[in-house]
Amino acid sequence: MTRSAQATGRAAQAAHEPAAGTRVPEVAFAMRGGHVALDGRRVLRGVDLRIETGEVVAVLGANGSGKSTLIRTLLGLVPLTAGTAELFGTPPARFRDWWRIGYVPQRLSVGGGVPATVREVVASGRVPRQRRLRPSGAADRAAVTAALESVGLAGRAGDPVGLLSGGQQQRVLIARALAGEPDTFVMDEPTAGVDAESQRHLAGTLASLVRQGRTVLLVAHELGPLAPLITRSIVVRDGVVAHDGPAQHGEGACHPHPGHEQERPHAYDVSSGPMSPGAPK
Ligand SMILES: Nc1ncnc2c1ncn2[C@@H]1O[C@H](COP(=O)(O)OP(=O)(O)OP(=O)(O)O)[C@@H](O)[C@H]1O
Repeated sequence: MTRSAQATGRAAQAAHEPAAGTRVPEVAFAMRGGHVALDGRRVLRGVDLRIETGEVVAVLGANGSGKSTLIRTLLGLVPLTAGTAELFGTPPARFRDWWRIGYVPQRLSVGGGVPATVREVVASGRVPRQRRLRPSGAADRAAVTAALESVGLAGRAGDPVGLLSGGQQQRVLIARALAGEPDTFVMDEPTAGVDAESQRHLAGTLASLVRQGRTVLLVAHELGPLAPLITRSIVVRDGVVAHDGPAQHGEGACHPHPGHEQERPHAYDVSSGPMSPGAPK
């Protein structure tokens, strides 16, 4: 190869290389031809999906369409009956970097009969970051405190979690995910049963995490104040991806995709985001 061809090649390569300090997106979640059957019922049917780091993706759809099953399968919590799935390029069964993922499950009873305090449940979010048998250190305690503050539950830290209301328990689960300081959040209806003020607070917390480049994959029926954060929406209908594309913001775009069936009235319109004068106080 001539020197000028080498120089041209280097210039072309440089044009494709990210500037210093720019993060190269990774594929956080991938599914190819994903099928899931539960109790003989076909719940997911041929799902193809690829979500890169830094995306903020909403999974939408009617009750029973397969949204929770989709994200649980991406996390390896539900086995595929056909097809493949990968977490950061690794099949979920072989994935080990669980500290990277903060999962907020749907309406879990966090009390579960275990007499744990709010702080203890939130502190369990640090476990994937801790080395075996290492006592929690100052960084762990600071992360737990910050997570409790960001969901407005610092004042309830010592209370048995079972004494909290459903919406407060949901906020405990969000705090548990935040405490692990993951780079990827997977949230199954994080705002279900959570009051409007706490929803706006969560939107603010997620907005700052998104600005830092964190990845968010969330299931939602009503996006409410989270809507302006969403960059892409995936609509699941009867186990198949019926729509996958950029989120639409603005007037009448409470659901990022207009094809999504609205089953309940929304708390307020997206066009009046959390900072707008139209948002409830
Ligand atoms: N463990 C299970 N065994 C059998 N069927 C299941 C199981 N989990 C879910 N299903 C069925 O799979 C379908 C999809 O359920 P999934 O929870 O994924 O829906 P969804 O879209 O998240 O619904 P929702 O909006 O109500 O939370 C439903 O018909 C449900 O009954």
